[in-house]
Amino acid sequence: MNAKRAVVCTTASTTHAVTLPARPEDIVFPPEQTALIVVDMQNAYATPGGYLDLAGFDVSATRPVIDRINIAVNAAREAGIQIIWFQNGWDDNYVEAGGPGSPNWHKSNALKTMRQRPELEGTLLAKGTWDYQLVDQLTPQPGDIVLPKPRYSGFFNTALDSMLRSRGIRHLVFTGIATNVCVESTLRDGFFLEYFGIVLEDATYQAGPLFAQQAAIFNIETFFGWVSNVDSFCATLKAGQNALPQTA
Ligand SMILES: NC(=O)N/C=C\C(=O)O
Repeated sequence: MNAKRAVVCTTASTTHAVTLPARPEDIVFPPEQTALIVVDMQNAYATPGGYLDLAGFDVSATRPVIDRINIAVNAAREAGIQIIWFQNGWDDNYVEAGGPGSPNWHKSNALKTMRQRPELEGTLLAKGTWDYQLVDQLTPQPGDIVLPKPRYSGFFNTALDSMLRSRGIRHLVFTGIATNVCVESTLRDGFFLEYFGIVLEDATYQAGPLFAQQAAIFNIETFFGWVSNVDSFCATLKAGQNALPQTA
């Protein structure tokens, strides 16, 4: 039996709040004050032949993650939760990537791969390319927000914070790739900005070995947020909808 009390955001109206089974303890959130964030589900990160694959990372097990994300997105949309799709990358001249004066220029494995293989120049993570596009299986709908971002954290040099605050959103549910890079970076920045971050772990995948996933999940569960899964998320939203007063 889980004797821990659920975490409730005390400034939020909890009229229609739901309680999600999560680690290290259950967490309460009102769907109307929540966004589901799909991080960088682009060919670059989830498709063979995309950037991560070309840079030597294993993307062969990402298909189930795509399917889990679709299930979470559909359930969230039905519950009135705002869907936000991140798209990572830069202009086709890579000005937004920063030049040698930027640590990003030195650390980005996409930029490094293109420097090692000049025939790939212009093809990785550049806006307008196949690599930059969201995977075919995931399609934003009207009312969703598609947010281009130039760095790992979705809060950096984007309008994310003001878009969330203007909608009264305090709770962020994360899916996408990579758990240990852009998911964790954004969740951490959100923590410092007073957002409650939850990761649906079976709808995420790491860049690197399995221990990278395990370490990211450990960090989030222990220091920065909460960890749950897609089935619990869907069941929780469904129970919340069934509990709403029925209109004639
Ligand atoms: N979307 C991500 O987590 N990206 C990770 C690495 C990169 O973009 O180079």
